[in-house]
Amino acid sequence: MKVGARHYHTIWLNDDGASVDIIDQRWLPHEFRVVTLKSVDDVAVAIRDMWVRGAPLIGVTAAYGVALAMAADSRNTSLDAVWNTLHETRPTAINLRWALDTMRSFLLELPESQRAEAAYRRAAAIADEDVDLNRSIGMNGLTVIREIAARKKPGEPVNILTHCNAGWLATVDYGTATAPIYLAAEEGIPVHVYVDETRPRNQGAQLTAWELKGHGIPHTLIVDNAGGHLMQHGEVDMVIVGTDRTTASGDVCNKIGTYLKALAAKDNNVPFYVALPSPTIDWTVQDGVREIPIEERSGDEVTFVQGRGAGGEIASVRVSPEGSPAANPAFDVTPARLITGLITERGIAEASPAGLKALFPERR
Ligand SMILES: CSC[C@H]1O[C@H](OP(=O)(O)O)[C@H](O)[C@@H]1O
Repeated sequence: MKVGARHYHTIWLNDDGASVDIIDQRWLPHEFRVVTLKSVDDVAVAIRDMWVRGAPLIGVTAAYGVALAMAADSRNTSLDAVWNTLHETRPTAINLRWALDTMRSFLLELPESQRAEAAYRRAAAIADEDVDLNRSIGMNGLTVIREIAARKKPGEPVNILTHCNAGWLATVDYGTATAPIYLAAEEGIPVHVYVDETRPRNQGAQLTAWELKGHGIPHTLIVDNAGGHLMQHGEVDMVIVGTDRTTASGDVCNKIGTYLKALAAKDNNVPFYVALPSPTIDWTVQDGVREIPIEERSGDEVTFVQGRGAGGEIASVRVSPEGSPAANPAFDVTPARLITGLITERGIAEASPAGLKALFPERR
């Protein structure tokens, strides 16, 4: 998407046909930095330390990690080693395992001599597919925004609340939750987005606000705990979020705090939508609360906050007493009963086994 006058994806293969460039999202919104990944270890650090983040982008980055591994050593042992190395970087987003499994099963069918080139081709195809999936999600989500806009007074914006960053920075392009927003704006539908800051990593404040500002989308940054209040006062027409793993029964695992937004939405009859590409569906899991592994990240992400100082330097400052322990579960699970609809590339599904199988009959 647009960064100034230039169009970017979040990840791309360099002209050397081997190394991969990414936008290092740790420094946004203050600095736009591009870094080059040249090895599996580079990819592992980039995923684990959230240089790149967001379920679809994690999957694409891992796919290129497999290609880097094959370029160095295309034996089966190398394929298994890169699978293990990257799989353990972050446990919750299913796209990581999906991409690793997809790459490994594809490459095992090939002779070692063909694997490196084929791996780069397949990783690029997964990246391109992500863009297409997100564009389709945008078109399907746009129908919901159009329906709400039709009930508003002329010129009145559709007020949308989103949590964390499920924008183009969480994918290769377009985003999932933001795709319908970008398409609505392109169609001239007035929209306004309430952006949850999304503690502790502040993906909303640092990434979603930066994205929306870059595209001229009206938005208001709010603290995570303000969403329920705004819904009580009729300020929110719909909620749309992303997901890191959605179960076959329609439960949604997403950034910590999503569940609380869904409870507030239910209590105030605000439609609560989840946007997702089908690789984010884990068809092997039914009960999200009991079965989805929730990443526990460092307490330092809670006790320190990063920002830009008066002198322009980017720094982290402590916000709690020395020695006060912090818990940092990075995700929670929203039960299907709280979800109005799952916006996929094939259409909008009811959050239920039947709803998902209706859109994905091959999964019956
Ligand atoms: C389109 S998936 C975006 C999803 O990923 C984020 O998690 P993280 O930033 O920790 O990778 C968050 O849960 C978003 O909703």
